[in-house]
Amino acid sequence: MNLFGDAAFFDPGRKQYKDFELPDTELRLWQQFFSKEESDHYFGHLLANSPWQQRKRKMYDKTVLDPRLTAYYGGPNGLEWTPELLAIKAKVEAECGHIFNRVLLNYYRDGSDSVSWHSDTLPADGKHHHIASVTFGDTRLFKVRHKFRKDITQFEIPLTHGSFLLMGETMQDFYEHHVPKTARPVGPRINLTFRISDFKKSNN
Ligand SMILES: O=C(O)CCC(=O)C(=O)O
Ligand SMILES: [Fe+2]
Repeated sequence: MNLFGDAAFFDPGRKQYKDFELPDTELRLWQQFFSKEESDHYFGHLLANSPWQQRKRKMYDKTVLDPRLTAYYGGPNGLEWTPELLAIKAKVEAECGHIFNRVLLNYYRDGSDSVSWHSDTLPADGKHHHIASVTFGDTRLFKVRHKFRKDITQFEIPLTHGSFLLMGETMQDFYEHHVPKTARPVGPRINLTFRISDFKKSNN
């Protein structure tokens, strides 16, 4: 007889995610949303097979290189979706109920790669949508601060291998985020942000 029953292995009542109770938006985190095996597989695959580029940005009169590598898929200007990216997208969509049509991959080679404080840019259809953020590789801190309310203290979320962070539609209006450089010896990390833009017009 199995004393533990099936409940030890599958408990449908168990909450699989954590909701950060934030003013003005929703933010939900699933740890180990992808299993260790899936995460190792996707990390290795994406690292080896993405056409990584270091983008240049104009800052006043200077051109500066982004402190990370990127690859962009979907939409009229993005790369063609790969089977792996479609599989990751499908798993995220099945959980959260939103359908995404773009993905930006960021590759942080080590602790000196980072992304500075920002809110994600307004999509071409003129409104913000949910954004699904998936991490494979080493853990980095995702810092969050409110844009207008100084009484809300800045906080940080360690985004671990296989985690899934869902940002609500109003997150970019009210909050900024940032992945700081770190002196800790950290390995490479890949982050994928699934986005929605111009969905009705381009439908791809
Ligand atoms: O790497 C991350 O967790 C965040 C990336 C990000 O903020 C972005 O690509 O806009
Ligand atoms: Fe961002």
